[in-house]
Amino acid sequence: MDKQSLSISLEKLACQRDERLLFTGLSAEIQAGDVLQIIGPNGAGKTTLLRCLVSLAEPSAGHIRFCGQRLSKQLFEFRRQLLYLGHLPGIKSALTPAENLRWYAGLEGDGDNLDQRVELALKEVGLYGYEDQSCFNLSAGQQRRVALARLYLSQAKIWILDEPLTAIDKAGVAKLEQRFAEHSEAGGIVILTTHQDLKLESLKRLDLQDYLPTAEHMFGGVE
Ligand SMILES: Nc1ncnc2c1ncn2[C@@H]1O[C@H](COP(=O)(O)OP(=O)(O)OP(=O)(O)O)[C@@H](O)[C@H]1O
Repeated sequence: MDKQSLSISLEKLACQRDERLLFTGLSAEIQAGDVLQIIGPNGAGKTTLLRCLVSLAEPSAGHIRFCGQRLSKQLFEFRRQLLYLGHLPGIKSALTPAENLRWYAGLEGDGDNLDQRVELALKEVGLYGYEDQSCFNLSAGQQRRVALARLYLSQAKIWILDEPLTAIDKAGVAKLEQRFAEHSEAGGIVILTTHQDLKLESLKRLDLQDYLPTAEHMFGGVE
């Protein structure tokens, strides 16, 4: 699959949690080179949408397509190209930053020049010097940086990132924006949630408030 053909289509998606409809009729096209920020107030369903995108949850209506095919039929290929960072840093606190990154790279089956690449990734996120400390001893922002170091290590083309900037300082946010730009310029896709105002020129925004259910949806059933 060449990188030009990379695309994710959302077709009339609706999502609910515990019988409550969060959004409905959401359609969007995401293509190679896009950086898409999902916005909306607390509880609007941003995390729920990302969980649907990575197949950890099911939409209650509509479809997701990956490169033109139903996502459910392309899961293996999609996951091969996916880097998903959830709400929590998702690191093992008993391990060091370097050990965590080596473990993740092992999951991707990507062991070439690993020690050198891990060292570089840790430098990029400002954790060089902490690489042999247990993550348990790191601050919240430093633990998040361990997870974010994967953005400098992974070969995945599709990045789906839930609140990646939480606990990250101003300089760190600027550096990550630069990383998102590099990834999109290289033909990747970045889909993220954050309450921060990003300054990326190429940024697209998808506001879940534009897809709030109407009274008809709530009481007349969802199409
Ligand atoms: N574990 C859960 N069990 C049941 N309902 C949940 C759960 N987590 C969230 N919800 C409900 O789903 C709705 C959407 O939550 P979600 O986490 O997707 O929102 P969000 O837009 O990501 O919010 P935030 O900006 O606060 O992170 C919330 O209004 C909440 O009521």
